Amino acid sequence: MSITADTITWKIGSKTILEKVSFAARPGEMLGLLGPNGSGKTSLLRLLAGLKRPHSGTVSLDGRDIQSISRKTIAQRVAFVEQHATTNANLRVVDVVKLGRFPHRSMFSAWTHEDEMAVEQALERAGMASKRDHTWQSLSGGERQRAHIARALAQTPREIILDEPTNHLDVQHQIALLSLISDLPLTSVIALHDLNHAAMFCDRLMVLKEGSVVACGTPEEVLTTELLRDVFSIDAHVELSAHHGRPLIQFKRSDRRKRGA
Ligand SMILES: Nc1ncnc2c1ncn2[C@@H]1O[C@H](COP(=O)(O)OP(=O)(O)OP(=O)(O)O)[C@@H](O)[C@H]1O
Repeated sequence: MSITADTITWKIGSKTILEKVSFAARPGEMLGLLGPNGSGKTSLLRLLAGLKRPHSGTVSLDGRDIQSISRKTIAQRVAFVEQHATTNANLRVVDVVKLGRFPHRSMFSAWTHEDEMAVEQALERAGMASKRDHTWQSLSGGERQRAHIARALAQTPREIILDEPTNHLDVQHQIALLSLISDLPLTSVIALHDLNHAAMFCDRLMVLKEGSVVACGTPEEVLTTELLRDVFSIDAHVELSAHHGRPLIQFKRSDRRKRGA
């Protein structure tokens, strides 16, 4: 197993945010994390990245408790693209992406051919090579998001954790990003709000409701009309797409007034 959570519970004050969450991300799989606003997705991703400590339970990397692994060693293998990642300095795109190499370098080591290759490949994969010399402040929200993805890829991680990475992206770049992530030979855990995108690209899905896991399995197993009603409070029709063979969710309007009625 790659990343594992074993009955983790996390609280803020007396409020339980995550309760006894367990799952195992398999090496190389794309695991989608779904759930309504406030269900605990970001909190779980921050625990998986080692940025927060669970109150009880364990997060492990290849069976080793993440608390026993140094921050630098974690950063050499786990990349985290946060939802509202920002950078204040007005760096060029290529300089932001170079920051991804930081965990692999010691303070006085020279910039290597390997570093250069990782940065170039990451810029290329994230579709940001043509913007490499643009300054951060000149980028659109979607371009900034892709630059953050490039920085994460430059880290040459084995696991990548992404918190709603398609926010701000136009539909072309949403599909391109999800295709990219699903084609990478990495384990990815990705929080998504678009259920159809999750169904199309993820190998498995895990659903959180009020801090607890209520479903985990293949998109076909998880995305049922019953689950959509229970967890997301929506009426929907689910069928297998004739184009990609994955579940296709068609939402029913809650407003029952028909046009012209
Ligand atoms: N710093 C904080 N102080 C108090 N409560 C918090 C804090 N951070 C998160 N929470 C609460 O924890 C719960 C889970 O939040 P979290 O951001 O993990 O949910 P989410 O599923 O990622 O939501 P969204 O889909 O809106 O991004 C929410 O009820 C939220 O209000």
